[in-house]
Order: sequence, then structure tokens, then C-alpha cells
Amino acid sequence: MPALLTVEDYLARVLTLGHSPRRVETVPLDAALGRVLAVDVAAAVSVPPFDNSAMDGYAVRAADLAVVPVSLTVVGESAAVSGPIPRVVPGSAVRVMTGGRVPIGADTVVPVEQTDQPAGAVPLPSRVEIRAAVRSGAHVRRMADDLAAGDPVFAAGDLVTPAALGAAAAVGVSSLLVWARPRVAVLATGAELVEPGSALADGELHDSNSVMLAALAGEAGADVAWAGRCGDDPTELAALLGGLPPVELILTTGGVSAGVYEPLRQLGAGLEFCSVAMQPGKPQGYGRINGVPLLAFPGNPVSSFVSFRVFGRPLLDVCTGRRRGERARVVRAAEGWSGPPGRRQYLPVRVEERPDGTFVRPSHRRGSGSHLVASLHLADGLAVVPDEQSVVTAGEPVMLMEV
Ligand SMILES: Nc1nc2c(c(=O)[nH]1)N[C@H]1C(S)=C(S)[C@@H](COP(=O)(O)OP(=O)(O)OC[C@H]3O[C@@H](n4cnc5c(N)ncnc54)[C@H](O)[C@@H]3O)O[C@H]1N2
Ligand code: MOO
Repeated sequence: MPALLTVEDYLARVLTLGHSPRRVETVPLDAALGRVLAVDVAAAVSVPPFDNSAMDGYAVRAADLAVVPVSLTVVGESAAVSGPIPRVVPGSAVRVMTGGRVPIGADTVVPVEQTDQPAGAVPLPSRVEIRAAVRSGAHVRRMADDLAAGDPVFAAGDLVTPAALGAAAAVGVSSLLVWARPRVAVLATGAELVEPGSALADGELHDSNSVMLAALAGEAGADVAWAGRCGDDPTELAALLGGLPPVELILTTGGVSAGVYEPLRQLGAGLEFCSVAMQPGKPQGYGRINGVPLLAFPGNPVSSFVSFRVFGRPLLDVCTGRRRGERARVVRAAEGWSGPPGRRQYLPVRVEERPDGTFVRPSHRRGSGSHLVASLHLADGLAVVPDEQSVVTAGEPVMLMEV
């Protein structure tokens, strides 16, 4: 039997297929979530753009509050986008709303609760009594406190998150230059496969891989240009691959093991097949078809899912330009289980947060099983058990891979 490749060795081979993105596009903020920035971005305006109040109250000069209570003349008001605001001169105050500009001359805001004035919608008083001393500068949010115009906000390669969209809008940016999504085709092979929802004839099975892998690829930042199925005939497969729309990556499932009908293996030149020391996901294929990179995952659905997570997603990260390291998290086993000797186990697990730490438990009562697709969604992650360890005992540390 040929020696098994380590996961790392096989991943290194897979990654040789990828290249950094080359096409860019400008997208409006409301279409930019999940995209990867192609350039650094600087702030167009400062945040906050002007000195403003953090409280509803009165803008005053701290020097006037040396002795409290003190009565000050109210010379005007500063609300959101109010017109010209009078200066605060010694002995005076300006009523100010949260977010309102702090008038020239004022250096401090006294919340309305610390005055003789009621909170809420009341007419502008002619005088206000300040009843409590506040420190100089209190409740004033200074211009550029967060970022100054010209400061770096994002670096090329940053992922556009909801918070990043907020930051972009705040610094005056309305669109972002991002890498174009890599186009991907997903193809499930297998004569037994039929459309989800259709009645099953004897021996038929609903194709769960293509919809799952398309979703995984989309979630990883790809644009799924084509997804579908074909049977076990290598000639049909070759014709289908030849007629795909332009894509930068093809993901296939099935047809990579040792059976008689293995269309990927029988396709001919361009692909290399390997056995990887992992479970599930041992039989793998990679290479180029018509110049396009192709990853051939095993047909068992959990094997396909794990293969995407371990090989497909890192390759797509190269193609999307996304910087994302693997964050290893050590948790503890809530119960014991066994694994395959000599192969790294990736076991779907549920995470349990307990007062004494984070624990994981196999998400299916049968533990490991590459066909257990109908309960795969119950897993919060994959427990990763080293090749040389075949038994995990309750309470022992175990590595958790997020999915
Ligand atoms: N003699 C050997 N047999 C097998 C070996 C081996 O080393 N020697 N390896 C086993 C392992 S491990 C795996 S994993 C599978 C991989 O098989 P294939 O990639 O060739 O996949 P298929 O035979 O086409 O299908 C396997 C299984 O999964 C079901 N399947 C396939 N595609 C889908 C789909 N799109 N949606 C849902 N289910 C799918 C298929 O019906 C089979 O039940 O090989 C082992 N055998
Ligand atoms: O390697 Mo297979 O993916 O164990 O079922």
C-alpha cells in the first residue's frame, strides 16, 4: 500500500494550485460585506468630525464652576446641525444635545441632571443653575479622537466585516476597491445522485454535496458560477468539464477511491491522486483540467465537508486574498471516543461551555462516520486528534477547529 501523505504535505501540494487575486472591482458599501480589500484605505474625514457633546446638558467653561451651585446665563442652543451657535463667554452656557457641536469658548459639558433644569423637551431657559462640580473637559468628545483625516483605516487584505462597513462610512468612504471573487464550479459525480426533493428510485440518493460545497465556497468568498451533477462516465465528465463557464477553481466530489466506476480517476492526465493520513478524507485528487485548478474530494458527504475545510478553504483564501490563520483552540473531551490509528481524525463535535471550561462531545451518537450528513449541521466544530492517538479519554485536552 502506498504511504499516506500527511495533511500538511498534501495541503502544500494543493496550495501550489492557487494564486493571489488579480482582478479588482469597486463596490458600494452595501454590497461589500465579506469582500477582501485590494488596497489600503485612509480616512477622508476625521472621526468625530467636530468637538461634540457626549451628554444632553449645558456646555460651559470649567473655570466658571470653581464654586457650585452657580447660575449661568443661557445664550443659545447646540443641537444636531443647528445653525450658528453663540460663543460661551465667562458666566454663560449653551444648552447642548448629545452629539451637538461644543461651542467655541466652552470646554466642558454638564449633564442636564446636574442642573436645576428638567430633562426632556422644555423651552430654552434664560438661566441655568449648575449644581455639581464636573471636571474640566468632561463629556466632550474631541474632533479626531477616534481617527484623524488621512490616518490609515484599513490595510489591503482586510476582510470587510459589518464593523468595517461602519468604519468606512464614518471616515467618509462610500465604496471600496476589493478583489473580485474567484469563480468556482462545483460538480458532484455519481450515477446514484438525484436532485434534492425528487422521488428516490432503488439505489438512488439525493445529492447533498453540491449544494453544501457551493455554500461553503460562497461563504469562503467565491462566486459559484456553476454547480451540478454528472454520472460515472468519464467521457460525459470530460465533456461537462470542457463546457464549464470560465472559472478559477473546480471542486468535485466522488469518484476518487478504488471502485470500478471512478470517473475522476479515469479522466486521464492532469490530476494526481493521493491517500492522505486523515479521517475522513483519505482519498484525494488535485491538479489541472484544461488549465483550471481542480480539487477532487471524496464522495462521502462528511469527507467532502472536512476536505473543503482542510484543503478547499485555505486554497480559496489564497485566491480571495484573505489573510486568515488557523487559530488552534484547546478544549477538553466531554466523553471518550476512538479514532483511526495512523490517520488524523477530524470529528464533528458540539461545544459545551461549562463553569469548569469548554468541552466537546461527538455531535452524533455514532461518533465518526463519513456518511452522517443529516446531522453534520449539529456540529460546532471539528475535534482534531493526532495521527498517533487512537483513543481520546473523557477530560483530556483536544484541539478544536472552527468550521
Ligand atoms: N476498496 C476501497 N474502498 C474505499 C476506499 C479505499 O481506500 N479502498 N476508501 C473509502 C473512503 S475512505 C472514501 S472517503 C470513499 C470515497 O469514495 P469516492 O470518492 O469514490 O465516492 P463515491 O464512491 O462516489 O461515494 C462514496 C459515498 O458517498 C455517497 N455520495 C457520493 N456523492 C454524493 C453526493 N453528491 N451527495 C451525497 N452522497 C454522495 C455515495 O453514494 C457513496 O455512498 O471510498 C471508500 N471506499
Ligand atoms: O477517508 Mo473516508 O473520507 O474516511 O470516509
